Amino acid sequence: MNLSRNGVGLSSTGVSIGYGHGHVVHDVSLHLRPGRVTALVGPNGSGKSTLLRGMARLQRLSTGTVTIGEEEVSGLGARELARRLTVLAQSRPTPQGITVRDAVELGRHPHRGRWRSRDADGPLAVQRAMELTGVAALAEDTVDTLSGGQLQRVWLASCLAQDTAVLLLDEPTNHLDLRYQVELLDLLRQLADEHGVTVGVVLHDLNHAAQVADVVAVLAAGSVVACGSPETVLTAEVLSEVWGIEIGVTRDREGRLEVRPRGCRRTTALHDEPTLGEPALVAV
Ligand SMILES: Nc1ncnc2c1ncn2[C@@H]1O[C@H](COP(=O)(O)OP(=O)(O)OP(=O)(O)O)[C@@H](O)[C@H]1O
Repeated sequence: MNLSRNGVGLSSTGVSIGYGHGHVVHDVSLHLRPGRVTALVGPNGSGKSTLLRGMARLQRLSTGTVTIGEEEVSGLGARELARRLTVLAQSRPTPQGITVRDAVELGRHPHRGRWRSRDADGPLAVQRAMELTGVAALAEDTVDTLSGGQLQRVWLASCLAQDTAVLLLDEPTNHLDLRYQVELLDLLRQLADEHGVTVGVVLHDLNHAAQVADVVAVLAAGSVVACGSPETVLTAEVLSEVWGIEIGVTRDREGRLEVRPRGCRRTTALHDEPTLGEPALVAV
C-alpha cells in the first residue's frame, strides 16, 4: 500500500438529504480532516448513515455540496472518486463462490486499466490489506463460508486495498468479537496517525468513539448538535439530552473517558423534541 501520499480532507457544506418525504439530514456542514478520525454518533434514525452516504456520493443531496480536497465530488468521474474515497457500508450482498483474495481484489478496481492490466501495486496491496485485517489465512476460502465477523474483515480489507485518502465506515465494529473490535479501532488510529488518512466512522458505542476519535460529531434528528473533541462533546449533559436517558461520564485510572448509561428514561429525548438548539460546540 502506498498510503503515505495521502492528506486530503472531505467536507460537507449545507448538506440536506431526504427520501421523498422531507429531509432526514438538515443543513449539515462538517469537515473531516486528514490524519484525523471523526466519529459520527447519535440515536437510531438520527441520519448518520444517510449523511455518510451523502458524503460518499452514494445518496443524492437535496441541497449543499461535498468537496474532497479542493474538488467537488459531484464533478469527479466514478473511477476518480474511487481512487480517493472508499466506504465500508453496513452490509453488502455476499457474492457466491469467490475467494477471499478475489473479494479483497475487488477494491483494486479503480487502479486497474482495461482487462485488469497496469496494476503493478495490486498483489502487494491485497496481501498487505489481508494481513492488516487478519484474513490472510482465509485467502483461498470462499466468502460464502465465512462468519459475519470474518466477512466484515474481508470487506474492510477490500477498502484498504483500494488505498484511498479518505476512508468512511458505517458501524464497522458490527459482528466483530472483542479482539477484532479493538484491533479495528487501533487500525483506524494507525491509518490516521501514520498515513494521514481522513477517517469518518459511524459508531454506536460511545466508548469506542471516546477511544478512537479526535473529533466527535453528535447527530440528532438530522442535525449536528455538538461537534468537537471527545472531552468537550462526550459530556453527561450533552449525551443525556440527546439520548433521553441518564448517562454518566467518568474517567478510568488511565484518565480515559468512560461513558455509562444509567438507564433512567427522561421525559423527552433530543431526537423526540429538539431542545439543545444550534450546535453547542465548535469543531476543533
Ligand atoms: N432507504 C430509505 N428510504 C426511506 N427512508 C429512509 C431510508 N433510509 C433511511 N431512512 C430514514 O432516514 C432517517 C435516518 O436514517 P439513517 O439510517 O440515516 O439513520 P442512522 O442514524 O444511521 O440510524 P441507525 O443508528 O439506526 O443506523 C430514518 O428516519 C430512516 O427511517
